Amino acid sequence: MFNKIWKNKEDESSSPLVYTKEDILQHPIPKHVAIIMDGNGRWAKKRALPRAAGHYEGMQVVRKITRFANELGIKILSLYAFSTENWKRPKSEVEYLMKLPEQFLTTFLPELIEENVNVRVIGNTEQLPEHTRRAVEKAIHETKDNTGLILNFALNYGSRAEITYAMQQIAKEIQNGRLSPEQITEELVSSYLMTKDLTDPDLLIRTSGEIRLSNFMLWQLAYTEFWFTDVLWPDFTEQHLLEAIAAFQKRNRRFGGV
Ligand SMILES: Cc1cc(N2CCCCCC2)n2ncc(-c3ccc(F)cc3)c2n1
Repeated sequence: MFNKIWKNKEDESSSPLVYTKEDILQHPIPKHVAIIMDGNGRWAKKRALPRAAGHYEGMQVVRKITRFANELGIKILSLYAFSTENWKRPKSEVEYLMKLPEQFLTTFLPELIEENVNVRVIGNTEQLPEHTRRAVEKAIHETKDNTGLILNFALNYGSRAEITYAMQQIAKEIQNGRLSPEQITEELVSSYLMTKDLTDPDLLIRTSGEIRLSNFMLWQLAYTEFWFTDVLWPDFTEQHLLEAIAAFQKRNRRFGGV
């Protein structure tokens, strides 16, 4: 029963409702959807494949869900692609992961441009390999004037590092007299974060059954609706996105009010 409250649990006993795009478009669509794309290694392990196969399959789902999110009229799609903690993985896996941005963009950037998608990245890109950083910077530049879906990749991103850096910057401004402590408001703090040009996520989706934030957008998720599912990211489909949005639409959102 508890699981039923916290997350969508796809198993033999549950017979999930089928939602259509038309159903979902009857009600307000979340402006900003954030996704922790988990379960790629487990997907591969279940098939006795190398972990890289799960990451590769997961990348195909990124393209599919990006296209569908744009179709639905979602304005911002934030995807947790690589966390500051992921450097602890085996060297070979990190090297493979650091090639995926380039592979994704080489294959899909023309389609993203065609679909008016605006590619953004949050995270410490200075620490990325040169080839990864170059590919990402090229995509950001080539899509900077696009006005459609903002596709925001969190790459070498960690929320605590982001907040700590913001505090350091604010402290320097106070030290040099450009800011006073009284001027530190929630809005000011938000303006020092990497997401300063984005509205906070309205809906957070996390796949693979884990129920935690893993150092993702800790400040920005203060009023976000969470939707957890046991589905592994490589198995995530448009229908799962529709289910998550339907759940979002059913909840009364009060932002702390009554
Ligand atoms: C490190 C990494 C891993 C990665 N995975 C595929 C999706 C599942 C999660 C882990 C593996 N994907 N998928 C797309 C990107 C990407 C990142 C930046 C960018 F500008 C364009 C594409 C990516 N980056």
